Amino acid sequence: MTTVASVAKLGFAYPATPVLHDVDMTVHAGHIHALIGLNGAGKTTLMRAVLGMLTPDTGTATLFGQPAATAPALVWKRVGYLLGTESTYGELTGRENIYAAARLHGLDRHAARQATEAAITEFGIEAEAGKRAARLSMGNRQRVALAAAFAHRPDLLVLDEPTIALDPLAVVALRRSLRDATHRGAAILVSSHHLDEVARLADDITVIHRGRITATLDPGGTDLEKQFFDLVYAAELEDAP
Ligand SMILES: Nc1ncnc2c1ncn2[C@@H]1O[C@H](COP(=O)(O)OP(=O)(O)OP(=O)(O)O)[C@@H](O)[C@H]1O
Repeated sequence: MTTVASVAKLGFAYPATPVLHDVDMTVHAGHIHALIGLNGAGKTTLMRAVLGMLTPDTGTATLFGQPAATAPALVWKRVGYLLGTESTYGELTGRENIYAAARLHGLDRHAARQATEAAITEFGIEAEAGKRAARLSMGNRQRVALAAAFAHRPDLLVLDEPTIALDPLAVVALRRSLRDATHRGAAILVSSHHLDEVARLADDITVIHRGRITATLDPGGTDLEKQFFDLVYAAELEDAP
């Protein structure tokens, strides 16, 4: 298995708020790696660490074999991500958002135009693509942001709760896009609260609780929800005074 992104012994605290403790995680090429945990467990923070957006206090984060915090442009061209809900420029149309993302990831004008139209079709946003992002519904803005993350066909996608505002049709389309991406060898790190979706899609599952990795679960295992809550309960008992 080829490692695309990894963190080792990673620790991180916001001022006065310790968040991540001794985290080890590896994301492999061709795999969908789901990160699950309760609200505030540290999923987004860990994804930001994977993307080199914050400097770990201890340990390391590595992207394509290079330290994430100092990775060169060549590495970033291979990465697409969606973090948080405000991932579009409101003044730009959907199409312009996707084109800008493709250009920023190194595609020339011609390739970026082609990639933009292909992503618009892939995410079914033909009717929305000409409108300013600020005027789109939350779900359609999210579809534009997803199209922008996928357009340059990255080798690593980091997606923080990508289905949060999507309707069931869009969820099905995203599922197909995720699978297509892994079939061409991309690695995907995705956080989700939808355990049934995770069980259906993920190749690897990491559970994070209060900033610690408590387990890796088998997606083929029975009743992911029960496994998850048993783990959380056990971790709570361990932490209890
Ligand atoms: N910018 C920040 N400054 C200070 N503390 C922060 C900041 N961002 C997050 N935190 C804290 O870090 C902890 C982990 O937050 P994080 O957003 O990583 O959790 P999460 O697992 O993604 O949660 P959710 O499922 O609710 O999105 C929380 O206690 C949160 O309050």
